[in-house]
Amino acid sequence: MIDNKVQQLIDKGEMLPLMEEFYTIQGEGSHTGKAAYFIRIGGCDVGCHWCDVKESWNAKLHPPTKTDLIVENAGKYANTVVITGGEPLMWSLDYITRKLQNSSIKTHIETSGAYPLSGKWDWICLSPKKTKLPLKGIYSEAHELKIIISNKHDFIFAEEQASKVSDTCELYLQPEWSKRDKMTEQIVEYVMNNPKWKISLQTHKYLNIP
Ligand SMILES: C[S@@+](CC[C@H](N)C(=O)[O-])C[C@H]1O[C@@H](n2cnc3c(N)ncnc32)[C@H](O)[C@@H]1O
Ligand SMILES: Nc1nc2[nH]cc(C(=O)O)c2c(=O)[nH]1
Ligand code: SF4
Ligand SMILES: [Mg+2]
Repeated sequence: MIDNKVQQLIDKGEMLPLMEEFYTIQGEGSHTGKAAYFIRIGGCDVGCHWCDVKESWNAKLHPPTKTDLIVENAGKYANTVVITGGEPLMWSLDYITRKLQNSSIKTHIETSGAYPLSGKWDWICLSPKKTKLPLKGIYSEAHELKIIISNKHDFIFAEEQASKVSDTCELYLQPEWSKRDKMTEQIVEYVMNNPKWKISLQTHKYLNIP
């Protein structure tokens, strides 16, 4: 059981259920190849059957951690932080992003958009899921739309989602990892026929880094 005082700090975003933090290379999307410090916050109820971090789902397994300590640590490593999860927007991210930006650290988020947008972001990667669609407000804010392709219908879903984002939002199709052989081939063909899209690969998995 989390006591009242800790719960109040979590509500204010001054503590967050931290699963892991690591310095690595952004493997996906627009910022692929850029060194960044990743902060993975526990908790997600979106339920993607192919999720590659199911261990993140149960927030209770991840200890409430002081946000100031997380920020202090991040600053030792990188000038870009990627906040991911789990679904990071289940938590209030105003406090952590203010602290990071005050330390001149760029704030990036990986999100399904299924919870209200909090925080101030230099980069929002929106990766919508059919099981729990993004809330309306985030589409106009996303800098990057990244759709995971695990079957043919996902291309139709990708176009539906692309019709909701801004004109300047970058569009990516990323193969679901366990289907990568089959789907990468189809994505390559799709992108050549529909060049507003780009392909995103999970390059960190090919590189064997976190
Ligand atoms: C683990 S999620 C955490 C952030 C947030 N819950 C989300 O889904 O955007 C981080 C990124 O990995 C992608 N992802 C998760 N499992 C994947 C898989 N098996 N293959 C390809 N991409 C995957 C997600 O779509 C998301 O873009
Ligand atoms: N290297 C690396 N890049 C990533 N980009 C998004 C990731 C995520 O899990 O959110 C991720 C990740 O887990 N590792
Ligand atoms: S929304 Fe993200 S963390 Fe949650 S199940 Fe889907 S891929 Fe995993
Ligand atoms: Mg990952």
